[in-house]
Amino acid sequence: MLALSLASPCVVEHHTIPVINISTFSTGGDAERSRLGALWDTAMSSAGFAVITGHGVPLEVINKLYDAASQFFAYEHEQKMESCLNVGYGAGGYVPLGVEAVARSRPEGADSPADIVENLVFSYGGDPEREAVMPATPESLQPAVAAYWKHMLMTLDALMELSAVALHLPADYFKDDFRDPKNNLRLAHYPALMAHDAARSSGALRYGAHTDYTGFTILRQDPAANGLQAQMADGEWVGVPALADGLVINAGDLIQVWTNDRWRSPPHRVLNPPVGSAAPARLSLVFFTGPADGTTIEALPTCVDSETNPAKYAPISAREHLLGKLRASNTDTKQ
Ligand SMILES: O=C(O)CCC(=O)C(=O)O
Ligand SMILES: [Fe+2]
Repeated sequence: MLALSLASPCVVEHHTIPVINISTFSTGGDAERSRLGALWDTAMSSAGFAVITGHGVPLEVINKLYDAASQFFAYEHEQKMESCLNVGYGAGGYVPLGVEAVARSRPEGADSPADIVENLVFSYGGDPEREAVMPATPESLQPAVAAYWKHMLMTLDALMELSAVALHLPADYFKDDFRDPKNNLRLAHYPALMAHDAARSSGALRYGAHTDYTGFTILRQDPAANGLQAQMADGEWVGVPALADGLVINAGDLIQVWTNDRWRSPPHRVLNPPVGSAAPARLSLVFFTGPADGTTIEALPTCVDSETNPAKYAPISAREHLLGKLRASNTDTKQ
C-alpha cells in the first residue's frame, strides 16, 4: 500500500508501520491470541516496528510524566547540571546537549556530530534510594516516574507474552528471564529549533541513525511533534506515526540475535523539521527493556535448526552486549 510520508509530504512511501490493537490479547481465547501473535510476528519480521493501541496505560499517567519532564527541562542549565554525573550517557541522571552521538554506535556513523538532544535517565523505577540521581524538583517528577515505570512493566510483560505466542513458544517462555528485567527510562528533550539554527546546518540530527541495543523499546512519541523514522530492509526510511493513544514498539539488537534474525532491529532516527521554519520542542518518553543482566542470548528454539537455519550469532550475555554499545556511543569514549 502507498502512503504519504509524515516527515515530508512530497515523498511517497512504499511501506507503512503497522498499528496493532492488543486490547484483546490478555482476555481473548486461543484463536484471538494466535491472530495477534501472527500480526506481531509479521510486524517484527518486516518493519521491526509497530504502534500498539489498547495497551492499557492511562493517558493521565503518561501526561503526568510528560508534564513533570517538561518542567525539569525548562530549568536553567546550571540547575539541570546539578543532576549530571559527568560520565556520559548510560549511567543515569541528566545528560546535557553535546554529549550523546548515538549514530557513533554503528561503524558507518563513527564521525557523526552530537545529537540535538538532552536526556534525563533512570534505571531503578524512580526509587530515590537506588537511582544514581533523582532530581528533587519538580516534586511531581519522582512519583510520575514511579507510576509510569509500573505501567511500563505491565506493558513489557504483555509484549513478551505476545512475542512468545508469535514465536510458537509456551506463553510464559520469557517469564524467568524478565523477573528482574534490565530497563531504563530515557526522558529525551529535543529543544525547540530556530528557523536557521547552527546545529541544523552542521548536519546534526535530533537523534542520529542507530539501532536500539537490547530488547523491545516502548516509546511514547510526542503527538505534537513527530519526526521518528524507521529504515526498512530495502533501505527506505518511513515515518512512524505519533498517535495520541499509541505506543511505538521497536525491537532492539538483542531481539534480533535472540530470534536468529527472524525479527529485525531496524535503524531509526529523529529528523529535524525542515530548515527555514522554527520547530517546537519535542519530548519522548523512551523505555528500553531487556532481560536480566546474566541472561545468555542465543537462538530461541523455534528460530534455529541445525540443518536448515543454523545459529548466526555466538551466545552473549545481555550485560556484555549493552556495555559494548554504550562504550561506542558517547562523544567522549574515554568515559
Ligand atoms: O525520540 C524518539 O522518537 C526516538 C528515540 C530513540 O530512538 C531512542 O531513544 O533510542
Ligand atoms: Fe532508538
